[in-house]
Amino acid sequence: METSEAEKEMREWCVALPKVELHAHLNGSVRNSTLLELAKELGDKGVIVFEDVKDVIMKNDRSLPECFRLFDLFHILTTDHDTVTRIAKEVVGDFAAENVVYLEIRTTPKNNEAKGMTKRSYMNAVVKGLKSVEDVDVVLFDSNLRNDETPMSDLSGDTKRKKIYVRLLLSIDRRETTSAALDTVNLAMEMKDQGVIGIDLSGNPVVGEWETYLPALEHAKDLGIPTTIHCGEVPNRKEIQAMLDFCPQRLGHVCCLDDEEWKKLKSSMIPVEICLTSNVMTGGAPSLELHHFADLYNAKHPLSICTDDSGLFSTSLSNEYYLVASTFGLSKTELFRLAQGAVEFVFADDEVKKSLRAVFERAAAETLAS
Ligand SMILES: CNc1ncnc2c1ncn2[C@@H]1O[C@H](COP(=O)(O)O)[C@@H](O)[C@H]1O
Ligand SMILES: [Zn+2]
Repeated sequence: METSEAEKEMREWCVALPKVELHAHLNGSVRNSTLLELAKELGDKGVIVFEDVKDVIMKNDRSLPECFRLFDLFHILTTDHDTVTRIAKEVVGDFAAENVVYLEIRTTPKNNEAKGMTKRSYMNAVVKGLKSVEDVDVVLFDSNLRNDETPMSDLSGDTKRKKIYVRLLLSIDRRETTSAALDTVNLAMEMKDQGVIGIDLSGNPVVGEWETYLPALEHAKDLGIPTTIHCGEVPNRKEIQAMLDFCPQRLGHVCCLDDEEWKKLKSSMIPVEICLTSNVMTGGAPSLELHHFADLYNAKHPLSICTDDSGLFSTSLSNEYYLVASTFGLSKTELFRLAQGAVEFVFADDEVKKSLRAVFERAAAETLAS
């Protein structure tokens, strides 16, 4: 009884903690209830068999190959303009509701001729979704920042209207060609004034070759667009080496590194996006207790705690922070410093960083004193 009270109090504290989310895939963050509703609609139209799809969504098999089969299914459910707008709106609302104060949401711009969709029109639908969030103030452009005195959410409760900075990263899917990957980078450049600030490389890690994406990633570098790369979800010596040599601004996962790569990562000081639940479910880490978070944290390597796919893995950023505390024994102060530290790794400009630092300073005064 006592333990569960303590757990409840700690979980609530993790929800109230202001948080920065740097690694969240749009289609992986969709609520199950929305997926089921969309499946029902497509079932009624005879496009899919609802009961089969429902079973797949609810089955809870989240091995790495199963995740990518699920994404193919999710994309059937979500990839039309109106639905993309809807999920973007819902996902931002969900993150803001748990006091995420800065969110970098990543998504793969998709061409879909049958739906009259281009990468550009897909992204326009995403941006439309971000702009249509009603219950929360979404700050999508830096220009909104000037003289902006609206208070951010804080630890004192839900009385204030919440405010969240949202930025977009465009993902290159490992199934794509060099030319499609280059299109994505050029689109990121075109959409710079609409909240797009970076490039991600993701997709099934057993598919594709590093050499295919390298020209696009180099192009991003030449254009001054920051990159983050899914690295080492499976052991692939040659690719992990090449990724570390590329020196992106951030790396995701870094699960399957050998001793030498581990040393190289640590001396690089490239910030790592840590996704505990995702890594344990997909087999990148053997268990929570044996997750490489502990080693990197003890080595004072720059880290940020992230969800990856909160819908797919039935988690939330607050839950990930709770898992850090309950698994590795971090105190509230340490957890707070971890959340605060992530501000330094955001891709947004210094104005945003300054504003986020102030949010954490205000929150520290309230939370760490108690
Ligand atoms: C579990 N670990 C992971 N590893 C690699 N890529 C992942 C991923 N989780 C998600 N994605 C990438 O994100 C896409 C879904 O969101 P968007 O359609 O882009 O919004 C997936 O199709 C995959 O390419
Ligand atoms: Zn990911």
